[in-house]
This record gives sequence, C-alpha cells and structure tokens, in this order.
Amino acid sequence: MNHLIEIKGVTHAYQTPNGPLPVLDDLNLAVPEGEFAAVVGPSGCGKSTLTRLVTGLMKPDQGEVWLHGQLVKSPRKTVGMAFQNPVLLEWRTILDNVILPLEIVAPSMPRADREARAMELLDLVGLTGFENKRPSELSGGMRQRASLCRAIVHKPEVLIMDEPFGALDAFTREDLWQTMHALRAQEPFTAVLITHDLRESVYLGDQVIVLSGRPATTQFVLDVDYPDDGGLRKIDGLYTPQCAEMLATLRDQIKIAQGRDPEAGLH
Ligand SMILES: Nc1ncnc2c1ncn2[C@@H]1O[C@H](COP(=O)(O)OP(=O)(O)OP(=O)(O)O)[C@@H](O)[C@H]1O
Repeated sequence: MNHLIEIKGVTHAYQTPNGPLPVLDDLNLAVPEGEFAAVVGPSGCGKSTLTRLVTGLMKPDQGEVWLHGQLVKSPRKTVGMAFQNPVLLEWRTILDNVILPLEIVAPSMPRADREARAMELLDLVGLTGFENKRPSELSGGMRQRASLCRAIVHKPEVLIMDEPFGALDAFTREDLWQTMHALRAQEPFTAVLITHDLRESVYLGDQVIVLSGRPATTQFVLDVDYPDDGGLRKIDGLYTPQCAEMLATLRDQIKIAQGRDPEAGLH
C-alpha cells in the first residue's frame, strides 16, 4: 500500500535539567494517502511531540519519519497545521489570513487566483460574507473554520491537527466535524488528528491509533468501520451498536495505556 506518512521505530527524549525525559519509544505508524488517522492517548504521553516530528520541526533521536517517500530532515513547508487556538492575525482580514500560506508557498500566484482559492474554501465552510471581517469579529467556531481553510489552502501533502476542536462547545464541535467531512469530500487530503475525544476520533478517523503512556509507543490500532450511509458519515451513526462497540474498545485501551484495569469500575 502507498503510505503517505511512515513513522519507523521513532524514539525521542527531551533533555531537561533533571536528565533525559523519554517521550517516544520505538513508535511506528503508517497512514495511507488520503486517509485520516486519529491519535489518542493519555495526557502528556507525547502526542504533540509526534506532530513536531512529522512536520520536521524536530528530529528524533532514533528512527525515521517519511513523508511521500522522502525522509523528513528539516521543517516541511507543505504541511498544513491547525491547533486548538486558531492563531489568526488580527491585523489581517479573514480572507488575508486564509491566503497567508499561498504567499509563502506560491509567491508567484496572482492575487486574484489566491483570493479565488481562499473564497472557494470559505464558501465550503459557510463563511461567505465574513471574508472582510477581522478575526475578533467572528465566534470561536467561525475562527476555527477559517483556520481550517488556511491549513488546507495550499493543498498541503498532509494536514496535522492538534486538538483543533478542543476549545469549542459540543454543538459547534459536531458542526466542525461535519465540515471536516465536507472538506475531505471536496478535496481529499491525508490527515493526522490529535484528540482527547474518542467520539471525535471514531467520527473523523479511518484509523484510530492509541498510544501507550509515556514514553509512548503504538499500543493499539483500530480500523474504523463506521455505519455506512450512502458513503456519508452521519453524526447519528455514533449512537449505533457498531460505534458503541468501537468506543468501548477504545475506552478499554486508554485505561490500559493509563495503567488501569479495564474490567475495574471508575477507580
Ligand atoms: N521542549 C520540551 N522540553 C522538555 N520537555 C518537554 C518539551 N515538550 C514537551 N515536553 C514534555 O514531554 C512530555 C510529552 O509532551 P507532549 O506535549 O508531546 O504530550 P501530549 O501527549 O501532547 O500532552 P497533552 O495530552 O497533555 O496535550 C510531557 O511530559 C511534556 O512536559
């Protein structure tokens, strides 16, 4: 199979005043082109560290990260990023914020073409009419929609998302989940989503990767078999026995990752 992202035997430790802090230990994962991988694991296990390695912002002590058949040795321009707090520039309009990656990756692209590309995405996420507003004039959910447009405007080879929906209320979050599927249907991309929300991981993921406690290794991989509704994933599907079973499996795996007994009660 053609894997767009391959992480092979990655081991990493941070150097701290108290000595090395091992964070990742012989971590392996592979994401095929066009697939959406959700990564879950105990708090502090090393999920964000993993994103820094995939984007080339850091080099692992051992092991290799491959993107599109190329060994990652330095920061990659062609990666899209979205974070919990959308870092939009207040002195730019929403349209100019979305255009920003094109200014870096495609400096010779005519302004009109950049605007057309950004407007196409803003339309897809329901932000037509807000393109000339400043970020502070938008709600948190709208800002996150704009930030998702900015993350994919330059058609990145991979989209990395670190808890992009974590700070949103439950209704807005579900709206954004559906927006993600709409964006993918329009222009397929390969994505890695870091999340603490197991329902989110199942709704959005083609595979869910459970990391062990720190130092993290790949503990379990769930291939998501979402109830099919004519090729569409509906939120209601989360409440079917099929999804309940996947969620129960993931909950048990998280307990194991935390060093708890899945058969035990709350404690
Ligand atoms: N630059 C750094 N220097 C030293 N230690 C670090 C550094 N960055 C992260 N750490 C530590 O490494 C561990 C893993 O951090 P990381 O942010 O990757 O975990 P995480 O799984 O994303 O956490 P959370 O689930 O809480 O968001 C944590 O204990 C953190 O304190």
